[in-house]
Amino acid sequence: MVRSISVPVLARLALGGARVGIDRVDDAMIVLLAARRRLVSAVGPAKRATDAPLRDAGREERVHERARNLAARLRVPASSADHLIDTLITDACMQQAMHPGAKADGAGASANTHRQDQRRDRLLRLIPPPRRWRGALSLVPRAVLDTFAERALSTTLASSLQDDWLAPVQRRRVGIEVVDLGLSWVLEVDGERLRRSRGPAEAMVRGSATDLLLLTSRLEDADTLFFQRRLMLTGDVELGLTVRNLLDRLPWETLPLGVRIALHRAARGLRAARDAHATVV
Ligand SMILES: O=C(O)C(=O)C[C@]1(C(=O)O)C=C[C@@H](O)C=C1
Repeated sequence: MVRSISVPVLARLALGGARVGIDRVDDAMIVLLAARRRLVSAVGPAKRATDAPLRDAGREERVHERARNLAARLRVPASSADHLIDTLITDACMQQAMHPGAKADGAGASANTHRQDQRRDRLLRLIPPPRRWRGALSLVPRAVLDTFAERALSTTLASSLQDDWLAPVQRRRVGIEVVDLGLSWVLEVDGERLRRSRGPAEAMVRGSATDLLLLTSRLEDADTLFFQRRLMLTGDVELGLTVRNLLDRLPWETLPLGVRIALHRAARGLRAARDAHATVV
């Protein structure tokens, strides 16, 4: 008589098998971390000999960017790649800042890091959350804000406009609402130009200043932000989905490096400030 194996038993076997695989991958990561640390230990003396600073923002940016590009090809969320690289860079900095005789990852080092984190969080909490900027923004003439937004978006999207990336939304009115700042614009792609439209939006992308900046700077991907409902789409569903797909595929690498670095710094600063505010109990 053939006895069939029950579904829970099969599921338990599958779970066990997957966990063995996960353990192997985790082991491989630690081996890779050890290899990275060996290379970093060669970087420290070379930087000291040339009087180069410990932190190199341009290099860190390139490290993040390489990781994000690879992550995009493997369908790994950009935010996960960013967190991983942040951890690796923090580890490299701790490793280089340590006294040569100190034990790696010793309790002293983590207590120090904790104190540094607390100090950094206190400073970050001095940055008011974007919703508190509303008062100051209301003093700026609306025409100035409109021109600024139009120019900033035109610059960010310049190469996409030239390369016809935005053809699917030609002549469609798409709105952007920065909820916490109480600002919104309706925009229209007109040939190779992006211009403000006076008509009502056919589809609207809504989000906080921080989340919209995280999207623009590619620190977080559209899929994650929409899935977590940190960004919302309203209005024409088909147009909304087209906009969402375009946001995911925009050729970010064609932006000038300076603009990318500025966007990353601003987005990281706002995200860190938001996290620091959120940790207050
Ligand atoms: O390349 C270096 O100079 C390093 O110290 C390594 C590293 C990294 O972890 O990738 C760490 C800190 C620097 O700011 C830049 C990069």
